[in-house]
Amino acid sequence: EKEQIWPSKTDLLETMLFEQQGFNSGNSPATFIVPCEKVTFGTGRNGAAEWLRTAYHDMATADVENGIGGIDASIGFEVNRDENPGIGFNETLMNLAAFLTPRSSMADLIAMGALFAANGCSNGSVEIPFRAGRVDATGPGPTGVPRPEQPLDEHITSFQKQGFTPQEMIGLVACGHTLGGVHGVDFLEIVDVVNDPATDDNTQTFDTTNSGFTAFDNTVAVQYVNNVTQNPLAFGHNETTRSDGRIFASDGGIEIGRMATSPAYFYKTCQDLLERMINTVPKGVTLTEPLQPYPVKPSRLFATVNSNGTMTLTGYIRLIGDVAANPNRSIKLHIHPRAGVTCTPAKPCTVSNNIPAFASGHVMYGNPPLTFWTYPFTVEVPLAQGISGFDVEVIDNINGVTNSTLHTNGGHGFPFDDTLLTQPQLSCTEIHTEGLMNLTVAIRDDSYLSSLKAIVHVPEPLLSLTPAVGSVPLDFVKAGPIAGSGYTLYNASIATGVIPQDFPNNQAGTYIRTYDLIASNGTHTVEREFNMMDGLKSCPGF
Ligand code: HEM
Repeated sequence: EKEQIWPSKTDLLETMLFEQQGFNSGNSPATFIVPCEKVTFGTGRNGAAEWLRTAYHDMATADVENGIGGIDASIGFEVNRDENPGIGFNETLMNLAAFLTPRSSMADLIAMGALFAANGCSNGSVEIPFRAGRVDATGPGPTGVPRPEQPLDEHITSFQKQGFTPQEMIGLVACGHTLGGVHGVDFLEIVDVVNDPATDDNTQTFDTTNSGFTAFDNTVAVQYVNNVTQNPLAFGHNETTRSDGRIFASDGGIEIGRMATSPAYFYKTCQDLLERMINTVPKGVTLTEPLQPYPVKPSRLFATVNSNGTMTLTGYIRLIGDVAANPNRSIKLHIHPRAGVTCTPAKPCTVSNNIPAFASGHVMYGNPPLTFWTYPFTVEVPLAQGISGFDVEVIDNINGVTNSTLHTNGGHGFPFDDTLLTQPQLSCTEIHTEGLMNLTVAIRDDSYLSSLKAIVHVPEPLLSLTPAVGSVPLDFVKAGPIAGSGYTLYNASIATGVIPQDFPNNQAGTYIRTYDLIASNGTHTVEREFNMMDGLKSCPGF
């Protein structure tokens, strides 16, 4: 198998997909709904169900033959259509907007949200590979989401347009309607409203298993087949809106019977059909290969330039590990000096001390689920040596026998460029009072770069519930040299607001802000793209 080379433009999505719980999970939307229903959305509301339904309604208007529509976040422009009733779409999009960046489109987030819902509510039984690269629409798409009052032949035609056969329609509907239910407040004609609609959605669930690890299971099929179903779209008092009933019976009950008989068949069918659902994209959009977890992944890398002739490289190395910390495992960093410097036995290049594990994160995704251990490091490097990258040595000491593996990222080391360096101790960030970000960046003098600017990316409003990724330019001012270091500091400051667009309901209360650094002179430009706020100090509160 080809070694996955770090870094890649999908690294943030990789983090979101795999680092779902525990250390570093703050950057993953999984924190909302994994394990199933982690965040309470209100009586009669189910976050995982809302996220899955949002993905389906985004895709349901696709015309695959003509390459139109699919998962493209056009749902953000369509929430007021009467084929999209309920606040589930608004809620989903507001949750996900907190994770929108130039490298995580809303369409990719919607797709990943559906994956989390199926995976996190099935205890990992539904494991959909995740491909990245969906592109957000800039306006509404066609109409055509199936409605419960439509006759069967219209549903068959509609699913065929979406790329699914009549048999697959049965499967996909059962896979969707294993979570959540029909909300009386939105479908008065289907479910009676008996409790106060201000505090209760009066939801009639599709089956009796609706929370925890068995929410996404074949009970919806079992109960339908056994005629004990509470599914309002199968046996509701309103015969016109019994679309599930007509669909499940459309082949004489064969497919829904198979799903009821075999949990394994149910999971496999849902895995395949939901994968096709989230990978339905408009013509011209190409998805990546499925994301794989890096065996070794650096993050939050900073080099702080000191005034004593050294720089301090800090960061984290993530390894795949056992559930329990392995006290016999440590790592060492082997620093590659910047080109031009040779390391000799008399003047060796820097190797860190042994670094022990620090914190774990884990995943519901994957069977068995993955766990990670993270190793935070601090290494002093002489400025004369500089840094162009590093190798990671993993050392296991078992019963006195040392076993060591050197990870070289495909032979070239994990790259680190010490030309443009954000100084974490001189920079700060906050997104809770006014969205302040102060950046201090050191530029290496022998790069002869004389000006620095940043492009700061924050979500910005569109005529949609899906924001666009904004690009705010920011110029730096030269602050002066760090004595004797060969580096000069530049400063800039920006306030990007607390929650862009004043999302009334952004339940994350936060957003991910990234910035690109662009330094130049008359003849050349050096860029350091997609820097995150993680690892910067927080700005003093007010
Ligand atoms: C003929 C096709 C379909 C029809 C007519 C239909 C209709 C409905 C209706 C009327 C509701 C209640 C919504 C509410 O009260 O907010 C609902 C809920 C839901 N649907 Fe469908 N649906 C169809 C297919 C699908 C498919 C293919 C999926 C996903 C694969 C899906 C996923 C869901 C989910 C997860 C919910 C629960 C939402 C919640 O509890 O908040 N549906 N559907």
